[in-house]
Amino acid sequence: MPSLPDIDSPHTAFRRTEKHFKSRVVKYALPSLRTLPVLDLSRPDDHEDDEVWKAGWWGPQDVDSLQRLRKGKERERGERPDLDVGLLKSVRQVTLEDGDVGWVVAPGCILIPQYLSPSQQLQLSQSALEQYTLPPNPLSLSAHYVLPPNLFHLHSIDSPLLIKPIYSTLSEEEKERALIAQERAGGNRTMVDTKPEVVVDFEDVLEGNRINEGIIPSSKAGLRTAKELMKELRWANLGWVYQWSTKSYDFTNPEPIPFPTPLAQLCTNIVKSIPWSEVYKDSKDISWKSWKEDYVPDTGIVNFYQLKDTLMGHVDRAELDPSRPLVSISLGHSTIFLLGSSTRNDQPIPLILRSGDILIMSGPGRKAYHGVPRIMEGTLPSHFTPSSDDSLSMKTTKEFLQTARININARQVFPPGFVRPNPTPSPVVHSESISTSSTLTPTSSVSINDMITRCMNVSSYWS
Ligand SMILES: O=C(O)CCC(=O)C(=O)O
Ligand SMILES: [Fe+2]
Repeated sequence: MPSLPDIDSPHTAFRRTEKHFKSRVVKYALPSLRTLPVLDLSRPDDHEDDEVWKAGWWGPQDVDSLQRLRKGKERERGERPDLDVGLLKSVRQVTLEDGDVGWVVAPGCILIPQYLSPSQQLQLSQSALEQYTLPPNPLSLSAHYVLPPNLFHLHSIDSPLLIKPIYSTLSEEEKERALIAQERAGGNRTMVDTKPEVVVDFEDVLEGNRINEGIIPSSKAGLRTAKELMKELRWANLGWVYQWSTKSYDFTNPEPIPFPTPLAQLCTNIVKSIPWSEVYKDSKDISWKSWKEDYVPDTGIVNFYQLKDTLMGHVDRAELDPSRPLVSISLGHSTIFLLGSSTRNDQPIPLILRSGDILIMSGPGRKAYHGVPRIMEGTLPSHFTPSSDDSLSMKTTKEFLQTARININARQVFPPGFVRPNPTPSPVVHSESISTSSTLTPTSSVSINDMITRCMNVSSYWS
């Protein structure tokens, strides 16, 4: 796959900004929110209610003041400044149909601060951990461990059961082949990218599906308890199965795994309540016109971030309609989210996303590089504090979030009316567990050529 010329350069504005927020060079110091101003639209009016301020993110940044003011791990809270005027000028407020306030933070990108109530945040976090991690949904761990079907439950009861790595179950010959393949792949977590203008059609994706070798079981994985594995969990896949090695969905299965209905309902309500004509008022783009009627999320990635985890800048390009809204939900700890343009050379806007915030990326915004360089330690809202009334599952959810952030992002892979050219059965992972119920109800027929001109690119991401 061709690489973008700037992909590994540490010198692009995007990479420099990522580096700034990732930095943990000075002990107890948090990266400055002043030298690179952040857009902080979901902050509470009163700083006493603001976890970001309480955790010391607005503290002094120069090393001398830090040394003077910080004893042990105690953080100086500093003074919370007014919202950054320069950044505020670059955003526009819109009113949603349900009365909520949204902000157009970049072309096609809308941030809805605090859309979810504390109880909705808790419920969705619990679903993400308890239900979305159930089979047949693939997990980041599935390729490496012989997973029990109820990982979260085993974690909640503190089960001593030891879960085996897949590598240990291979024959000597298979182990050797896995090691060679690992070597060839250059390790497990390298970034691969395609040029933004590379267009891949449905048939190409199917061909990619046929040659996909899947993820190689890691030789470094050891025996783990469910509790230990939950800390290593990075993502769960909903709907169409994303193949990280080819950066495309597996379309050899006739249907996706059914997408959770309450989540689909939530995302559809959000898309329906956005005043799209307002959002696109300065644009000739008219792709938004049907979204209120025909947006139906069928696929999603649930990201589980531990405090030190990051997600490198990328563009999600594997969906067949490249402009449909992607609805992204933040839960648990706040994060710095970088929102750039279609090139890494432009300076991205750092946004603070808090628990309950929704970010929608659509149209030109779907081509924007974005990433998560920092989970903001100390920023978990108080409603995530375990209480004696909690069920075991809620208690475990809240405990998990003490060191974590969850992001759920929902996408629509197939636009309405897309007719698949003869799905080709082939040897594919997960095929045996996929439900046959249909979620696709084409309303009108769109030819493959039409679809190709609507274009799709193979996505960049982690392999
Ligand atoms: O965690 C987030 O807010 C963003 C996740 C993301 O960009 C993705 O999963 O593609
Ligand atoms: Fe993304």
